[in-house]
Amino acid sequence: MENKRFILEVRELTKKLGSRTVVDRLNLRIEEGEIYGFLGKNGSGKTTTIRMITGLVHPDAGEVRICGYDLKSQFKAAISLVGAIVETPAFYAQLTAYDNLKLTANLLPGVTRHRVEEVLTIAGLSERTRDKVGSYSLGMKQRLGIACALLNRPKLIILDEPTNGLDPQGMKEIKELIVQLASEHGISFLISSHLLRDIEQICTMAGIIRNGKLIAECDVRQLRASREEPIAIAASEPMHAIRSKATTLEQFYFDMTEGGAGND
Ligand SMILES: Nc1ncnc2c1ncn2[C@@H]1O[C@H](COP(=O)(O)OP(=O)(O)OP(=O)(O)O)[C@@H](O)[C@H]1O
Repeated sequence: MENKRFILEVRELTKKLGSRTVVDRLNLRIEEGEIYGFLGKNGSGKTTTIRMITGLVHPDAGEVRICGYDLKSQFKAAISLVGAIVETPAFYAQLTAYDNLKLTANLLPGVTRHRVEEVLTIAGLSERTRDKVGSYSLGMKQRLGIACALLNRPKLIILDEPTNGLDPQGMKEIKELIVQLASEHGISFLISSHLLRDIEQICTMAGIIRNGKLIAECDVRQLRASREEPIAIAASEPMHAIRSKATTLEQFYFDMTEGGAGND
């Protein structure tokens, strides 16, 4: 098994929809415990990329490896290491949080009752496990979604707009949970979001996709650590590596998407 040190490795991933190349030879790597912000305008190809990484859409070309397992030829091994939440997770409102997760756990080999209790505790829901999900706030439902994704001990969790529609307290709790899971449990995250300030607070890296291509990456730790220094960019082909004078992720994003970088 090669490339074991990367939790996610995407190589030259390509998808055409109709006559349009929606994802265009996209390369992406995520290390253990990394929180990767996946940024881009509406229609830039984020969701299509995520759908390919989660096995919902077949790529036309390229490959996806999860902990070294090839998603195409070793699908079961690869996908068992991924937990994904795309939009608001769906649960039965009339059932308790515990019963909802137990239903999912029954479908997963080797996931015990104890693990159900454990993930509810990790998600900060231990006081409310016997309450009906219908009584949960949106923030609690999002955390329950993450608890559900944790059931089979994934190495990678993919979240599509996880803080969308949450109030400030709900946002804070989700962000804290993501950071805790990455630092204490070594789980890597790929997070698609338009909320650049939230991404800047929690991510270790951010990548910008434009017209289906990854046009730039930003080391967000470095950005946070030194507001004075221009941040380093590891740009992918065909763009040459450049340096930005941006001191915030928002500024960097606009430099890359509105400025010269990556323009066709
Ligand atoms: N089934 C389809 N047939 C043709 N084009 C499609 C299809 N699905 C999506 N597209 C187009 O592919 C492009 C990329 O869509 P995608 O949903 O991946 O973008 P996105 O970056 O996730 O956008 P958003 O931020 O709005 O969710 C868009 O221009 C979209 O209109």
